[in-house]
Amino acid sequence: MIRAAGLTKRYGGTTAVDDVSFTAGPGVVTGFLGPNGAGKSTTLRMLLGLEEPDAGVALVGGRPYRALGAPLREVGALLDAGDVHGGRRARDHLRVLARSNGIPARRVGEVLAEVGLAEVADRRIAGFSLGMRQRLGIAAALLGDPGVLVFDEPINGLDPEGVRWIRGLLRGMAAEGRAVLVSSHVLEEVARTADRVVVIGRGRLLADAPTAEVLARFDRGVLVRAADQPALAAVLRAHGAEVRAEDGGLSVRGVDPGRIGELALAHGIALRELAPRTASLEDAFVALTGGSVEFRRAA
Ligand SMILES: Nc1ncnc2c1ncn2[C@@H]1O[C@H](COP(=O)(O)OP(=O)(O)OP(=O)(O)O)[C@@H](O)[C@H]1O
Repeated sequence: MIRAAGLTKRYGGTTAVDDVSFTAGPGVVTGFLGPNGAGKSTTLRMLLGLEEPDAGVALVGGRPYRALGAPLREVGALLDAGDVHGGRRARDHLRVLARSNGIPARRVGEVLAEVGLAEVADRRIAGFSLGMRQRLGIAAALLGDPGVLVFDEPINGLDPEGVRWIRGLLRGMAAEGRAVLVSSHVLEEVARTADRVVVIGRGRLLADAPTAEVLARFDRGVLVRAADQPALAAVLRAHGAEVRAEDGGLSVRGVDPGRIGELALAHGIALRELAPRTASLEDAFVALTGGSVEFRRAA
């Protein structure tokens, strides 16, 4: 379990993280979303004891990271995959980590197999692609078999197969009862993987809710085009729908597409288009972070 409460970090005049509170519970993939500069990395760095908060607390399993006796056994993290000693061989890199954290050496072979690096384990990391480094970083995160996993932008630089693999891995880790916190600015990816999303912009918490709820909040309804639109609008309104003219058609909320089709048929109105428009997390995100100067700059 991860818990941030009132978490705040300032750099000079910039408040990178401003009174942020959220939890990431066991058995759940929590997406941590925000545009570039929103404060995601700073928050994760505080969770992992790499930065000291100016106010508030960041706890892993109820304790600050720096108070954990054997951190790798409690929390596995992938922050910057490029941040490893290139001269080392993958297996040796993991052996050193295992030894310094009191983790049995057999775990090295296990995690190498789990991330698909067993065959290249004795090659030097300098020759690894970004995707291979990413996998090695994940192997290191899994080494201590921790109950909490923190991944900062894990799909950066991965090919579609790698993206699928990460998605499965995150879901699998949560299914085993681990708390998984995964940051991203690739919103669609998080929408597919995360059970909940925590959204920040300019250091502030903007949303913390089940993914479906955040999407529903920005549901754009169903777009309908029909031969006789005024007649259809009247019928739909009579059945409780909220109807607005849009794009030469009707934007309909409160009645599902199947029911719209049935009502049109019952009243002999030909439909020309019936398109449900569930907002992507991208839309939700733009709406939530619309006031964010950093976001506009990033966009
Ligand atoms: N060490 C630092 N010194 C000064 N300012 C910093 C430092 N680290 C971060 N910041 C500032 O804090 C804010 C949040 O940065 P942070 O890297 O946490 O955002 P982010 O959401 O992780 O963005 P990205 O997706 O680009 O990594 C930014 O305005 C950034 O410029």
